[in-house]
Amino acid sequence: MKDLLHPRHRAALDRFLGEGARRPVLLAFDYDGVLAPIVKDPAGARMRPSTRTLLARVAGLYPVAVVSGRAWRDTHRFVGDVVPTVVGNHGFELGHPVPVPARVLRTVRGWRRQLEAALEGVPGVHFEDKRSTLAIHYGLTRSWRRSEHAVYEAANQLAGTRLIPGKKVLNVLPHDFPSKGDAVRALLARLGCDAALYAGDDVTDEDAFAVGEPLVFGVHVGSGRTLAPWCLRAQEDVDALLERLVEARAGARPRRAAGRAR
Ligand SMILES: O=P(O)(O)OC[C@H]1O[C@H](O[C@H]2O[C@H](CO)[C@@H](O)[C@H](O)[C@H]2O)[C@H](O)[C@@H](O)[C@@H]1O
Repeated sequence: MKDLLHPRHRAALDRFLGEGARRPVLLAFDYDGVLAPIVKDPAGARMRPSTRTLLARVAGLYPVAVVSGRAWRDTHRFVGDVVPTVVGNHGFELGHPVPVPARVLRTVRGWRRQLEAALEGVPGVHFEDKRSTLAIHYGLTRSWRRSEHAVYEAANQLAGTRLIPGKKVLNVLPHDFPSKGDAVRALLARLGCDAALYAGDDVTDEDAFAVGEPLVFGVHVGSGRTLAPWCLRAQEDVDALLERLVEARAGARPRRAAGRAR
């Protein structure tokens, strides 16, 4: 993985954006851990004001989408005022809330009941019910590793799932659900774009990175194994990436509100 912001790699982003940064590209960002720092309480995951300002500028210059594992409504609450396209539930809610088929609702409710029974009394576990998928959070106590073990044991008993690990969370999806990779392909076609820069930090984002070049210019945020060829060293660096994107298309250097200078 090469640091996209290192001066040595400056030309890579320019090449992706094309002559005069005029190539029709989509900029797609994951929410948690990319646009917003990871915090203990999912309800409190907010973008820094500097990120919000820069993201709004970027969205005025390029097609922009936020592709999240959260429910569409939840994600839209955080970014809907600055970003026109929001994708929720790991790719299932493509640009708008999608009615959940009764069969899926029944299945997901059944999983929740089964998990609640199996995990009763396990400290720090809480469910984020996104109707078509579930997230089991287990990072709230010091002994979270023991809770993690119990969560995986319980989830492995469920039928028909795709389990996607995350940051102190296990995502439980119907096995035949679309992925973030499917969502990026669909958005490219819908928005008439040649390729997407996709920035993500988590296992669920690997589906988008797996699409690979020439369609996806993958940027992994933080350390760890990934299919993305590029990285940002830390979540704080997202502001510098957004600045570069503004600078490339608007030709002006935006005023920095905060974050690391490069
Ligand atoms: O695809 P994403 O937008 O990155 O969604 C992945 C999961 O993000 C959220 O959980 C993560 O962020 C929380 C807030 O920082 C943190 O408390 C939690 O430990 C992280 O796993 C979200 O709550 C989940 O539903 C998403 O699946």
